[in-house]
Amino acid sequence: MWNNLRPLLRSMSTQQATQSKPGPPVRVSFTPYAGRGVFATRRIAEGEIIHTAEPLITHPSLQNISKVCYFCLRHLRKDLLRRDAAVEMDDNGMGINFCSERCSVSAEAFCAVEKKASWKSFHQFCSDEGLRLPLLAKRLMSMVLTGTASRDALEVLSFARHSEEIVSHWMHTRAMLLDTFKSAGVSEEQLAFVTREWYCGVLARLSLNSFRVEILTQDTSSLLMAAAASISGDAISGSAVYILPSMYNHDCDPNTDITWPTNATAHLSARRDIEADEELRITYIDASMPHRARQKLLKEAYHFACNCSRCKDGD
Ligand SMILES: C[S@@+](CC[C@H](N)C(=O)[O-])C[C@H]1O[C@@H](n2cnc3c(N)ncnc32)[C@H](O)[C@@H]1O
Repeated sequence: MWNNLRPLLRSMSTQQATQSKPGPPVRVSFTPYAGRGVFATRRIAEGEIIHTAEPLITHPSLQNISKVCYFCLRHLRKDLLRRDAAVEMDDNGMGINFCSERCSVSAEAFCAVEKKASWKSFHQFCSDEGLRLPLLAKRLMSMVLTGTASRDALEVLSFARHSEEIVSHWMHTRAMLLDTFKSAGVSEEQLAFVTREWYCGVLARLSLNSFRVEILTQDTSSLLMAAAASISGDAISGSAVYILPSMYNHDCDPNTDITWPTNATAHLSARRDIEADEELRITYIDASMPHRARQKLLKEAYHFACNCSRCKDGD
């Protein structure tokens, strides 16, 4: 596990060396109770942005697929859409729009593969079943096929074992993905990396570590509008996976917030003053829920019994 963390730690120290600017005031270390965690390396003041994080993989929500940037998930203002851009979903179940030339260029390689396939049935199935993880797996497959990600890109992330029932459901989406890529001309040989074990490992990691990216737009920035958008799903731009943010453990009274002010770039900020060596924790769920509901959700979705002080106090 620690060997797998080396590239992350190396990339943090390389950034530090090349930018001659201090890196983020955090370190990843083992905790006594919850595997690895993220710790402050100095005092951090309330409101301070601790660090930002770029996603490794993103995918727009199917509900908003034509309304957000296909790469960075930024909400597109109608008047900023390129005139030739498809505003609605096309016959292939896609609605590819970009917010900038930069995003269009960054997505060029994997988009070339995705555009060759018809995603209608796969997207319909995910939409009917309310699935978002297979969409991220689809994107990772496109990235591996085009050399923009390595097949073991997610291996550093933790995972839990799932029931046979869940695994067989996952296998159904694997079969659909393989068929869809093959219909786009991708050969069996190119798809050989998508073994049952690989796909299970990817979905198991995505289920613990992917984030729903909720970007508040100008239209939804007031509290009431934000609440309404959150309930209707309008605020969900898509899903994304990160490395460093995936090392943060959960707390029902977190000291750190994760937010997405403009696009899929995550901002980690201090909710209150944090002391050096204190563990930084975010909340994985709506922490305003009652104690038993929180415990149930954390057990079912994240496979752990929360040991935070609120839960210990039965609050
Ligand atoms: C996103 S990962 C967090 C990083 C993880 N500790 C690691 O070593 O990679 C989520 C997993 O961390 C553990 N975890 C996170 N918060 C916890 C908590 N409050 N109590 C117990 N375990 C926790 C659980 O095993 C959970 O499934």
